Amino acid sequence: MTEDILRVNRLSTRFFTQEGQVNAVDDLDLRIERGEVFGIVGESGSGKSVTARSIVDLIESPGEITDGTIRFNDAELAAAVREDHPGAVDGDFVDLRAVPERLRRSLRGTSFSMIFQDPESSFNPSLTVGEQLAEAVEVQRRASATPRSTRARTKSSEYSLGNFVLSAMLPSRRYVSEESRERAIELLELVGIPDPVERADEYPHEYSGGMLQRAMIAQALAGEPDVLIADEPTTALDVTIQAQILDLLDDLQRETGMTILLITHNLGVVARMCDRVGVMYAGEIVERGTLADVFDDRVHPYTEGLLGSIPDLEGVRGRLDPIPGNVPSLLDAEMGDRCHFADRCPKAMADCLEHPPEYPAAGSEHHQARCVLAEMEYDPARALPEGYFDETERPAADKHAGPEEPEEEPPEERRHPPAETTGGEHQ
Ligand SMILES: Nc1ncnc2c1ncn2[C@@H]1O[C@H](COP(=O)(O)OP(=O)(O)OP(=O)(O)O)[C@@H](O)[C@H]1O
Ligand code: NI
Repeated sequence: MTEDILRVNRLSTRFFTQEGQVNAVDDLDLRIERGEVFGIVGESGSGKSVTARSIVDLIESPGEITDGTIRFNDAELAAAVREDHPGAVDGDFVDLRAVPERLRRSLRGTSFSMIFQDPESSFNPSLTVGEQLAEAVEVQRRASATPRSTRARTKSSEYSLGNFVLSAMLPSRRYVSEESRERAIELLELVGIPDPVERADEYPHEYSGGMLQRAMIAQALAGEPDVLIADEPTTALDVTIQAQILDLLDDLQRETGMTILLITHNLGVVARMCDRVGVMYAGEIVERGTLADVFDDRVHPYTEGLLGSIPDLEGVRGRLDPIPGNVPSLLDAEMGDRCHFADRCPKAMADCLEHPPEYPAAGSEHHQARCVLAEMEYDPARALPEGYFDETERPAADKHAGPEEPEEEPPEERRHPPAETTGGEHQ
């Protein structure tokens, strides 16, 4: 029997920038079951990281969660906050947006942990890896020893997500206790670091990229989190190491039963790791379902396009064939009320000029697609005229889009030069 551990409803996260309002995440629903690996996949700039950061309350100015609920299933937490914040509690679910920030942040490390693409940012260069892991263990231990209601007053939140404040907060170079040192070594062993006793005394710069990635995973596991959010955890690594880290996450998930939200732009990684997947485009989930739904019964031409660009995880090819066209602008003023993919879509029809809802799709009960093709066959007679969006909208020039290159041959469809689809920067 499965139950939901996390329910995100109608989440909107905006950035209020000089250029205008950026709709990075728009009206997004997400339901994650306890113990599953849920993937979010999409091109650079589609809103994957902002979704993840919204869940763990890591959106900073000029960003803001403007709408929605983020409900976390935790009976103990629900019992602890019911009295003071009755409106935040629904059964065993607590709406994290409706409780005080301090309480929300106290869940970091124990309820949620996050790992990132670049492990360097999670470690203080002037402390040994072992000391930092021990510190994380110690903080989580103190947090767990404190009842939920007062947990918010501990400092757990300041450690558990890696780099945050860690550097500023560790004046001592010594282990807090022998116990936490032993646990740190155990954690290093758990994530497959050879000679953990010796490696514990080394500094982050003495670790290779893959080893430091393992150490970051160890740090994230120090508080035995219920949900691990992994944001492109292997993107910066070479393919062999990538495969090893994915195996490690897979093993850890099996052993601990933790839930993983895995963010990637690589459908090969999704195929290898996930139970269910949401395909993101322009701040929305445009198709979702089980792996079979999305790989075999896909409806959305964007999913199709991503599938056409799967890099071979193990292989030499390892290159994405970008989907033709520009990465969409997420500026509110430029988004328009249509299917956001229509200007790149080989099957765009007149029907796509209205913003589609999520339709149930042909696969499992989990399968949904935000595309009219879930409801109707493609009808060439309804196709939009060539160049339709060139005339009616100015091109969605975006920081993510590469420089414009001249087209070599006349396009068969409305096609723009390829946009960069990999290697986007994380903030
Ligand atoms: N600090 C910020 N200020 C302004 N806009 C931002 C900021 N952070 C993110 N955005 C906007 O939110 C959009 C979504 O960004 P996000 O980082 O979630 O993309 P992503 O899908 O994770 O891409 P990538 O694969 O490159 O990591 C971006 O296109 C960007 O326009
Ligand atoms: Ni990202």
